[in-house]
Amino acid sequence: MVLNACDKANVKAVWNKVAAHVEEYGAETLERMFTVYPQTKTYFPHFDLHHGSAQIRTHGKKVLNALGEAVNHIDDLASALSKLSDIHAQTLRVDPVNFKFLNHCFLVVVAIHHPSVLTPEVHVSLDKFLSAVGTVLTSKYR
Ligand code: HEM
Repeated sequence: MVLNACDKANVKAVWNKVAAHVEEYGAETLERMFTVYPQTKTYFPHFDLHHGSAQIRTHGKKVLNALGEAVNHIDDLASALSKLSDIHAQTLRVDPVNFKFLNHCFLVVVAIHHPSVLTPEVHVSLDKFLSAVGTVLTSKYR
């Protein structure tokens, strides 16, 4: 998934809107994923998954902060996400299909909060970026 200069600028513009809300949007993304794709809950048997769960908020913030780090290193995602890639592939063993589910839910959350930002062009760029992140996080499976 190759991001061109325009994609990178679009993703950074989205992140300018998201950065101040990482906990809120992260929690909404996870809650949406657990509701719409309930199979994703199997990776979190140790979490309280009820609405308003402190664990979901904390984890949502972690996930979005990691995405923010990826935005900051958009030219070198493989290095920026190397440690997380190890964790997801070797320790957590999350099936790659789940990354698509999470990405979709995050796109919906951005669309809800910032409808005017998510033009079709920006939607494409954000989708490409999230796919690239998912590719890196699932690159060490074999
Ligand atoms: C954009 C994609 C994703 C990002 C950026 C991301 C980010 C993170 C981060 C930052 C952590 C904390 C790692 C640490 O403790 O050092 C984490 C842990 C974890 N992730 Fe992901 N993740 C992603 C996708 C997924 C998906 C799709 C699943 C499964 C549906 C998943 C399941 C988990 C689990 C089970 C943990 C451990 C939670 C805990 O016990 O605290 N992740 N992830």
